[in-house]
Amino acid sequence: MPVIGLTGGIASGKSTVSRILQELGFAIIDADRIARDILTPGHPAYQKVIDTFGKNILTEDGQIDRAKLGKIVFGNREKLLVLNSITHPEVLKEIRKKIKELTSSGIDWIVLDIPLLFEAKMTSLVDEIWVVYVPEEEQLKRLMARNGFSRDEALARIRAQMPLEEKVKLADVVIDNSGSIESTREQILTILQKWKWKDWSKK
Ligand SMILES: CC(C)(COP(=O)(O)OP(=O)(O)OC[C@H]1O[C@@H](n2cnc3c(N)ncnc32)[C@H](O)[C@@H]1O)[C@@H](O)C(=O)NCCC(=O)NCCS
Ligand SMILES: Nc1ncnc2c1ncn2[C@@H]1O[C@H](COP(=O)(O)OP(=O)(O)OP(=O)(O)O)[C@@H](O)[C@H]1O
Repeated sequence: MPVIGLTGGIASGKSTVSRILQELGFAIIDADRIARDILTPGHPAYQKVIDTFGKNILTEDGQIDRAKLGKIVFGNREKLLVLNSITHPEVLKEIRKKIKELTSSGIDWIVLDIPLLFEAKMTSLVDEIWVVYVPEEEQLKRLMARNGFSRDEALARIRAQMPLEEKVKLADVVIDNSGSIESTREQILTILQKWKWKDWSKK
């Protein structure tokens, strides 16, 4: 069976889709979670980020203040690229490890939930690409509501990614998450129904 690369834009609904796929029995690898783990004390990326961005991005108890770091990098492309160059190789290493662990234990219904599949050039990790789409106005509304961001803060984060319309063009499967969650679930069930007829052994 293939590894599905589940991607989309920020707040387009990847976690919502991956939750549904998990309920259906898929194993989920969450790239955002890996990216969070590698920025905790004891990991090499944590130290590199402090060396690069300074101790003023730390909270009183020595954790990286993610809101502070987010404010620094979103809206400053060069700084974001520097952060990416520290984090992405570590994230990639960890994802490879997790795919190997799952497949060698016989689990091959795997979904890699990863916002930056295209931007971080990680498409070769997956066999099929699913893009979760919402129109930008809806994306903006959901992002502002979920994170309490101003319109400008939310736009800065959206602009830090490849436009969702571009991602849609590169997808094998597009899930339109602009309707209800129930409608999203129905689309997923229809896609998986069609899947039964695919011959993955040719991959
Ligand atoms: C800048 C950081 C500390 C901000 O943390 P915060 O808790 O506010 O956001 P969180 O990590 O939950 O990410 C939320 C969403 O932001 C978007 N996002 C995160 N990092 C990036 C990035 N480097 N470029 C573009 N979009 C990004 C994604 O859609 C993600 O789902 C954090 O996003 C980070 O360390 N980013 C670099 C690592 C990375 O690229 N992660 C993405 C998965 S590979
Ligand atoms: N179909 C929907 N209808 C209404 N709200 C939704 C729908 N799908 C997701 N949401 C809401 O939109 C927000 C973003 O969804 P979600 O967290 O799944 O996106 P994401 O793509 O995983 O985000 P990120 O890139 O930040 O990880 C959440 O608050 C979620 O509850």
